[in-house]
Amino acid sequence: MQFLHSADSVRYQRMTNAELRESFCMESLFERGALNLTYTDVDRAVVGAAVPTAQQPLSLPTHKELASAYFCERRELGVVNIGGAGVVVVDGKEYPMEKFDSLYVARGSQTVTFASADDSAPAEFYLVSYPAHRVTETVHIPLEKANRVELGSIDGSNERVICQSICPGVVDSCQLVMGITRLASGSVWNTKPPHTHRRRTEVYLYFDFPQDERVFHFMGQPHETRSLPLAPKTAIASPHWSIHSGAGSCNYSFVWAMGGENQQFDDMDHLKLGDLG
Ligand SMILES: O=C[C@H](O)[C@@H](O)CC(=O)C(=O)O
Ligand SMILES: [Zn+2]
Repeated sequence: MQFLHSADSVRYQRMTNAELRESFCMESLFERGALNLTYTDVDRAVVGAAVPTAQQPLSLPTHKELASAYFCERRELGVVNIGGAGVVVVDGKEYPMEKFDSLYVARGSQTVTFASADDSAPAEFYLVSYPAHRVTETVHIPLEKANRVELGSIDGSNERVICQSICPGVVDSCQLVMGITRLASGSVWNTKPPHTHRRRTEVYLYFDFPQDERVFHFMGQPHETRSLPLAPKTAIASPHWSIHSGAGSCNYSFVWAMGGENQQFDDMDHLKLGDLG
């Protein structure tokens, strides 16, 4: 397991882009045949990815720093498949996972394994976990069962669909709120205008765009923003003081995940673009 020590709201202002990247980004999560985890200091989110080959399923391990007999002993886990078809097995129960399907794995689940159906298009499971205070139920959420929110317009270059797959009303989770936002062809802006929410921290994973394109992710306090050009399959952590918004060189998708004080998706402190510095 890797550890991400993010910089504070003063120190980030004096950092180079390479230092910002090292402090906020997770760039090598997706590795064929491997399960990689990063323990962050944003609300103790553990962020990871599992890319099993068709021959070799991968199991979710625990770690000394979790101080638990198994990973989900006191944690909940959200899984979104951004690759080919696969299966997640939780305590012996199989959940087939198409691309864009989500799985909520409840606290108390003892074994979690990830498998791919086809080696030529392996499943790519993106993982976000938070500490969980109570035992709930494991739930599979196909994309069509997610809350669908259409936002933005082609004129604003931000036409997009937000699919809230792990959120109140869909899944009874503890802290985790998670989903997928997909931009329409010709739209490049997410979270426009940007916002903060001191109550929750958030992690974005950008994907579904060509290797040589980039999403310019905007971070920092509203009066002192920075941008980082991100390659596909890069995750970036947003502390509570940071905006989290982006403009791509083409359209793309991203998985967002939040943990913290509440689970109200709409509880945001909205900013105007003119307020940004
Ligand atoms: O707090 C919520 C998150 O920042 C995202 O869900 C926003 C988003 O997907 C978008 O507007 O494009
Ligand atoms: Zn947000």
